[in-house]
Amino acid sequence: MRCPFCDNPDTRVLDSRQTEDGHVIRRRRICDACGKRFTTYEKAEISILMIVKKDGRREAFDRQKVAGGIIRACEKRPVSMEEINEMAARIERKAQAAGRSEVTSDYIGELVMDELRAVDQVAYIRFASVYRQFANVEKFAEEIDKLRQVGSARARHGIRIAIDGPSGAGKSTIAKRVAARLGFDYIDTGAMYRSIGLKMARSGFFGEDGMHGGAVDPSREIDPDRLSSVLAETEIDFREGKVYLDGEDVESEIRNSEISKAASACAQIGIVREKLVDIQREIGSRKNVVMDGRDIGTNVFRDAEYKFFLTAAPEERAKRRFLELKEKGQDVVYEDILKDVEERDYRDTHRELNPLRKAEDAVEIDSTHMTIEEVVDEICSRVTI
Ligand SMILES: Nc1ncnc2c1ncn2[C@@H]1O[C@H](COP(=O)(O)OP(=O)(O)O)[C@@H](O)[C@H]1O
Ligand SMILES: Nc1ccn([C@H]2C[C@H](O)[C@@H](COP(=O)(O)OP(=O)(O)O)O2)c(=O)n1
Repeated sequence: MRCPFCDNPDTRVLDSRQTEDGHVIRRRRICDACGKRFTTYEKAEISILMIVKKDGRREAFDRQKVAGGIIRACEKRPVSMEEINEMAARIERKAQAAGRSEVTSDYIGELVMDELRAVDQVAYIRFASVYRQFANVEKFAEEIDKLRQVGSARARHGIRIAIDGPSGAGKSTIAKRVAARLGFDYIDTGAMYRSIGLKMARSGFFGEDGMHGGAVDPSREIDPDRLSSVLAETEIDFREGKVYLDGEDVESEIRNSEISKAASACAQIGIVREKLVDIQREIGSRKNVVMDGRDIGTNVFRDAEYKFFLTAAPEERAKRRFLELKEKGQDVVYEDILKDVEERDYRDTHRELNPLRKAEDAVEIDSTHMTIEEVVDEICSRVTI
């Protein structure tokens, strides 16, 4: 590389180091002709990310601008330039990880708030007051109350975000992304019912001919003592986003329509629900979680810090499931899936035990005409951590 001082065509690398968690290589160089030293940075070139502003104008993402906003919010606060640069770098990576060629300036604003909230709450309030255009002191008080409330929840047990809704509304897709963005654990309670469904099927509870369409009331046919002893020796846990049944990774085996029916049927059995709700509460008592299911906001965590009820029209949900299964190479018919979705909606909302319903204090989001990213943005914009 040419020397920037004397224009000598060659310079030497003295030292190479990784920075920004290995996303950038920093090199110290020396020019043997003039003896001056300088630093260069090497990073992957990713196509330019465009920012759509509130007035509809577009401009290229500029990390310096993001850092500038953070510097203003952090004036006279104990936040170093190194921390500020790291925040700006993380924001750029998160915005690029969304995989889109353009994102809104609002989305960048939310990412800045997520970073500031974790680093310095005074800087966070300053930034929020400008970005969310607080009109009066009440808005400041409200935001500070939220910080306090969530701070004490964090100290007591962790923050719990509950996402309930019918099949195919996008709960697991959205919950996974919200958890990744906030750095929370994602707990898929449907996968727990599916795992029990699999265990019951393997243990012969549903008979030779399978699930009887899944429409029967299984509690009438199932020997409760035998089920109790099977449940007593059943272990379910999550590791790196995958569900384990008695130590076996069953993540792929539980994602088919037969196990969907088994899960929906066993979710009607009291002792199954008791066991799973105990495990869910225990997990939520020791870490920050995003938990999705049918009864999280109404039963498992009635006092969850945040509750969302995610819905979409049945036809849209069936279309999503159809595309998903087809992509996986399964031979599926749209009409069958729609029928399955409607039947499961009926069973989930009409069962006696903890039926699917919106908690009174849950925020309802209809995702029929929303993209995945829009739903994630909507949820994250309401969450203070
Ligand atoms: N807003 C959305 N727009 C388009 N597709 C979506 C949306 N939300 C989810 N999907 C897709 O719909 C399918 C079902 O979503 P999933 O998260 O499994 O729903 P749930 O957990 O509520 O049953 C997945 O293939 C997912 O990628
Ligand atoms: N908290 C929960 C989670 C799932 N269930 C039941 C309801 C569903 O029919 C099955 C499977 O749930 P899952 O969320 O995996 O199903 P979908 O992905 O929405 O099709 O379990 C429940 O009763 N309570």
